[in-house]
Amino acid sequence: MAPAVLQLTDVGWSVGGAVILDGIGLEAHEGEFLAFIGPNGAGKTSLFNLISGLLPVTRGRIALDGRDLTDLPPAAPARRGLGRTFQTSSLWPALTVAEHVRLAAQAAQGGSYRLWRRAGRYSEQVARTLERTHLTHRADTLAGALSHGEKRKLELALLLVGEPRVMLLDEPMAGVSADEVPPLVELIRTLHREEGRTVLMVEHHMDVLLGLADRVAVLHHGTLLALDTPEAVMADAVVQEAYLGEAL
Ligand SMILES: Nc1ncnc2c1ncn2[C@@H]1O[C@H](COP(=O)(O)OP(=O)(O)OP(=O)(O)O)[C@@H](O)[C@H]1O
Repeated sequence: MAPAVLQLTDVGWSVGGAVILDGIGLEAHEGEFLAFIGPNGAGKTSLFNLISGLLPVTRGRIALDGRDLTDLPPAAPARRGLGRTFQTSSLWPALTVAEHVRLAAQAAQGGSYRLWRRAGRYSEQVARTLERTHLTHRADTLAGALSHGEKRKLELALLLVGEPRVMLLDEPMAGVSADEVPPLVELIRTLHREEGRTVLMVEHHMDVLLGLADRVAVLHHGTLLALDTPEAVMADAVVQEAYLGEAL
């Protein structure tokens, strides 16, 4: 089996006396696609916040490539190739698609955020990134005028500029219309299978994960209820009960 990129050992997170996550233990392996599902409020985004170093664990240990995150500065996960997207869109409506990617390229190379300076220096990288995310025809479109699916692609483009080894995608299909889901799934599949990236993805719909995820972790009330293949998770009676008969 491929080596573990991420190791979570008895991870817990409490805030204001409330235990949000408790006793989470799992490993993600190099090149694996690990999905996270669970009812609203189960703790999926909180877990991503811990893994990406945005919040410190209040119990247990998270190791990236064998190094404990608590021993590393907050920016260390990103420097070690871990990148994430967020559940809600964080684009600037009045900037074009190409301008977004150029700013991300500047930031990835440690440059300052200046749209008007030395734009040409990044043009090849911008063009390549737009091509990879099928956004070339939208390069000069303002982000505010994009469809939800295109906004999600742009968010992936901004992530890809940093060439992350491990990608944490928090509900990349949220708000996307049904006809835009298949191309987005295909793009994520390419980033995983063809480019060999390790992917951790929060997703509410199991049908999206079939044929995409290697394993699915089910969170419920802040605990890990199940961790198995998508097919086994769908057939798990305990998981079905956690969803109270809702379609997975
Ligand atoms: N900073 C915080 N302070 C207090 N409670 C919080 C904080 N962050 C998250 N929570 C609570 O932790 C629980 C888990 O939230 P989280 O957003 O991680 O769940 P989720 O599984 O991602 O939900 P959803 O599917 O709705 O996005 C919720 O009850 C939420 O209200």
